[in-house]
Amino acid sequence: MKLQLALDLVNIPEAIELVKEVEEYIDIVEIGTPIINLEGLKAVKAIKDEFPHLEVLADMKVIDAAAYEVSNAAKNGADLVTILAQADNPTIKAAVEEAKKQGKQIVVDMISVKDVQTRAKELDELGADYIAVHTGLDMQAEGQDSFEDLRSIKSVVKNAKTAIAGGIKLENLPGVIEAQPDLIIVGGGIAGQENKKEAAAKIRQLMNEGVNL
Ligand SMILES: O=C(CO)[C@H](O)[C@H](O)COP(=O)(O)O
Repeated sequence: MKLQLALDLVNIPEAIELVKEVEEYIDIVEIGTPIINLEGLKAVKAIKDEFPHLEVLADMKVIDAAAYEVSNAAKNGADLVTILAQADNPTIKAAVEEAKKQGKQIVVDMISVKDVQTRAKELDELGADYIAVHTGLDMQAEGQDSFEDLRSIKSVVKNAKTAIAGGIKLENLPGVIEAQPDLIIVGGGIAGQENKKEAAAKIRQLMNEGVNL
């Protein structure tokens, strides 16, 4: 089970400082969509150059022109790239093919998908590396989460790894670990905490203990 730190509301220097604080506890650094919108793919390159031992995910949330977008992210150091589950199947296929060509991985983001089981099955057949259930920041504010969706997709996905994102923090982590996703994505649960290092350490510890049960 891997831990991904999602960086959303920071610029490049702040992102580097944050990762330095917690790098020993995380596997993947996500350069969130807001940072890519603000700084461009140079944010991905800056983090990969500074932390070559960590995997870097570009949260591009691709919806079209997938081969081009994935190739650009890869050229800038991304190990993983996100595409939206609502993208057309040929777009998903193009992303998967381009990622394979570049030795990278595709994470399909299920944000806003209503019938998660049906779409997860299709995405699995299309060759997604990861399928991630996700409650975005705006729907978290409406009191939603993706915990049920994770259980739901896990029962149909055969090849892809599963991931979960959206409002995960120490307090709700045990329920997430119990559902055994391959990847847990935490943004505010680390980046928004007063003591980020302590939050990351505790999350890692719980994940390790859970895995060893
Ligand atoms: O992709 C995102 C928003 O679209 C976030 O990176 C993701 O939701 C994780 O952040 P948090 O743990 O703060 O919810």
